[in-house]
Amino acid sequence: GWGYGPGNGPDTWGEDFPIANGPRQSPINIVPKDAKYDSTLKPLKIKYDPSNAKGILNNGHSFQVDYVDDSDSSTLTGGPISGTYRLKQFHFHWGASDDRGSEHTINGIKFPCELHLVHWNTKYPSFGDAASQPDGLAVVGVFLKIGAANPRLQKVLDALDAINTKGKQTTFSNFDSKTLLPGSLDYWTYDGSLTTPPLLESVTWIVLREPISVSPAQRSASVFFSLRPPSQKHRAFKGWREEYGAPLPK
Ligand SMILES: O=C(Nc1cc(S(=O)(=O)[N+](=O)[O-])cc([N+](=O)[O-])c1O)Nc1c(F)c(F)c(F)c(F)c1F
Ligand SMILES: [Zn+2]
Repeated sequence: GWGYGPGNGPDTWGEDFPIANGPRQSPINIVPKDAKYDSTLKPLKIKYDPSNAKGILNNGHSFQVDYVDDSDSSTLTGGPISGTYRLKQFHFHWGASDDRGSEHTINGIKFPCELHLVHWNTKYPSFGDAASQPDGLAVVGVFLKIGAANPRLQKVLDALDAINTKGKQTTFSNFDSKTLLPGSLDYWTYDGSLTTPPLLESVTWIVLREPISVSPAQRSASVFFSLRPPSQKHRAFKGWREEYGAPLPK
């Protein structure tokens, strides 16, 4: 199957997933000074219910924390999207060293890690249905930089020992993923795709400008989930700033 090795990495994905060469593939390089201001963009509204956390799973290419998504108790609204999107899961993309790991880059700079919170549009009956629609998914991307230890992340990292092989999962309850978000919800947004197969072009990307921190020790705790960042595409994106909807500084 697909992966990040020499024989099955991002450059080979087009063989099994021809959409890899599609018009709105992610990730992209974000160049803040080129972000277009869009007055129709709104502040992000994020409401997560910690009791919706269900379990943590090693899916073979990362680990994901799954949420109960049978009601509107953990939702994303506002921002560039219309309607209500439900939190389905979050996962991380780590690199094998501090200079790589994130999928998106800012001015070509990679971060050691990127957190993705995956949401689906409730105008569709299920995640699976939404995932094949152009407005079906909304993924909030948060960069992680190496710095102070992040106590909110520790509960996730402590659970990894219990899921150290592909397919293993364990219960993971009462976790407020809102605590993983930075202080500012300023963001860039563009229409893109899943960054791993099946690479579906159904994602409204919402990439937060402010990173959160993770300590070197915390980062190494997860390096065994390290993934080689895939090759990048170059696409347009818009910027939005909290204060009075002003454009992000260039
Ligand atoms: O649920 C998914 N989660 C997911 C997405 C990404 S992502 O990087 O592509 N992303 O969008 O954030 C990375 C990881 N990960 O653990 O690394 C993930 O676990 N992927 C996914 C899927 F597996 C399907 F078979 C499918 F039909 C579909 F619609 C999907 F969206
Ligand atoms: Zn992802």
